[in-house]
Amino acid sequence: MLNDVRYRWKSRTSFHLSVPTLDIAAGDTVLLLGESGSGKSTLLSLICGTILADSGQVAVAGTDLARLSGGSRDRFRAEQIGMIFQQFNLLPFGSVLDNIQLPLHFAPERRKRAGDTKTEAQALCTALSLPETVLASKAAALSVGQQQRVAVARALIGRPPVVIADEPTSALDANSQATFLDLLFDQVQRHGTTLLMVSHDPRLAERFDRVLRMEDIASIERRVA
Ligand SMILES: Nc1ncnc2c1ncn2[C@@H]1O[C@H](COP(=O)(O)OP(=O)(O)OP(=O)(O)O)[C@@H](O)[C@H]1O
Repeated sequence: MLNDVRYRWKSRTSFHLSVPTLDIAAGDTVLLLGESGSGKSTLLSLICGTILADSGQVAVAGTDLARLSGGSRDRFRAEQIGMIFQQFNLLPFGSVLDNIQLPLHFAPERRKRAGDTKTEAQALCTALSLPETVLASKAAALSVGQQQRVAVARALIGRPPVVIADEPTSALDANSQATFLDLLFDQVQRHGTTLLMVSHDPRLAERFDRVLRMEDIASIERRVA
């Protein structure tokens, strides 16, 4: 939930983002569309608490992010939010199991929910149609499509209530994209997870409960210093 939020990147070209109000209901799947440079990733960073609003309020699962100290905000993010990035951000020389377990190191509640983490990681891999023996493989040895599924398993382990995905399909071909989204949706719907996914591809819209367009929810301003 965002209220009257303003944020400015202070760089040579300063970029101002204002979001009057944005409310996402728990369990909704939401697609955020917008052109390159319209501030989609900036908005996701505000929601994840990796950057803090200059003014206004950003609340996730009822918690005002500005009220948390830096360390508790990092822990809150690890507990509450599973993240899938455009470039997957896997540790290439780590095993698939290491990669999937990574967020649990910073999130004791999430670790508890995951139970036996190896069994949970294996179950997620099976649900995501990854090969039986994948857990021991080095992440770098997998195909791009397989790496992206590992990134999904990492985001989903321990059932965080919110999953945020920043253009997760941009490195995949059309067939792999469709399979990837089927698997992701199957998982988030099974667990009632809130999904916020950024894309610039409007063809994905029909899969989602709600579609937001940056131009409708935010205003931006660029100034060259
Ligand atoms: N780390 C940063 N430091 C300074 N300015 C930044 C930073 N990240 C983004 N910006 C500024 O914010 C603007 C919006 O970028 P942002 O990445 O949020 O847009 P986007 O809609 O996600 O674009 P894309 O679809 O190309 O990823 C950029 O034009 C840039 O000027």
